[in-house]
Amino acid sequence: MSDWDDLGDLERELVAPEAGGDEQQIEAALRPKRLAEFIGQGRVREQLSLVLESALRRQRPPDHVLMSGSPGLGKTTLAMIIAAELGAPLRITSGPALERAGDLAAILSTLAEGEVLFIDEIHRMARPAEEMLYLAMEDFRVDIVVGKGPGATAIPLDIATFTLVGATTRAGLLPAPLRDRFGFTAHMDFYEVPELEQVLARSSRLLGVHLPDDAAHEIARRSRGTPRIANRLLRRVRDFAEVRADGVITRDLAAAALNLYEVDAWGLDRLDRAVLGVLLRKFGGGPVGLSTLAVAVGEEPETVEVVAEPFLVRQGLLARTPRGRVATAAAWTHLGLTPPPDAFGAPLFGPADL
Ligand SMILES: Nc1ncnc2c1ncn2[C@@H]1O[C@H](COP(=O)(O)OP(=O)(O)OP(=O)(O)O)[C@@H](O)[C@H]1O
Repeated sequence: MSDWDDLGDLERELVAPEAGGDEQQIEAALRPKRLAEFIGQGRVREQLSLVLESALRRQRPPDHVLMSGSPGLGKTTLAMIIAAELGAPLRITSGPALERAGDLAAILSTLAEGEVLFIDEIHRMARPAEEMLYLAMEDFRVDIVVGKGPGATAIPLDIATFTLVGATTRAGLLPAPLRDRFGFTAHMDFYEVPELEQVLARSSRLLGVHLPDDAAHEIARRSRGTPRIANRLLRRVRDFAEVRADGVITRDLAAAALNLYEVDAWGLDRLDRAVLGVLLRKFGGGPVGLSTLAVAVGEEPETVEVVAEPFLVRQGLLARTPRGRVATAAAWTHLGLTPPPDAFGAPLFGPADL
């Protein structure tokens, strides 16, 4: 199937009156629907297509799938694609919604045979629900506890054979018994610039926007390796072009629009620069602990750790060391600051998740 086979449907979704300017609806309409349309993540795509193909041949649901990676890299999209490729229904929930075992039992006990259950942010599921999931994943059974205290009894209930697709931005937080029950783990990496150019070419076509190659390159290289950001920046560039240039997008116009939205030439946004700025200006380049850094930029530690840091590490601007977060020489250069003379005197330890 070619990338554009379902273009007609998508275009209809995009121009439908209810789509209007609603960003979330546009984002949903831009999602690739089949594996062949999914751009980048070559290894994950190939591994997954084998898992799905062999399940289809055996006419059995595939192994449970765990996807890990930064926000916006396509985990939800892939979960939807898994269900579509299997021709199976999809149920979507998230870790924080599964506070009690009963929340999960209600879902598990009503799954259809072969259904795909997607649990986003699976690392945030409450403990009792997690324990119920172990049994469901392995034996397709749940124990419903009736009564309280010493008189309580567990009634086993068989459930449909299903495939769990879990997504997490923090694979390290998953307890080993849960991690081990997934037959296939997909590590989603940041996208390369040429891959993001393809994402942008596809999205601009769907949005009916003419995007020259050099403008696509300018947006792609500033998209933090993330398709969701590439699509969002494309919409901002389109708005800018409509208001200031009769809708005509050029490379210079894209650059001007992105500067206006405070996305710099490396793709760093305001939070990224705040983290680096504080690290350099307030803490002399570190080392400094995550929570101190987070308080200094006025964000939750998890936001700094999950949203800003992975990209800063990937760009070689920040290192996670056993002593804390440390700015690299490139960070000083990027912000146009001069490091103190002893900044790189002490050896850096290898990157570590603290
Ligand atoms: N490989 C891809 N090819 C084309 N577009 C993509 C791809 N991956 C993601 N996208 C686009 O990026 C957007 C975000 O993807 P998605 O919601 O699947 O990310 P996510 O990893 O689940 O993020 P989060 O964890 O924040 O929910 C989607 O609207 C989709 O259009």
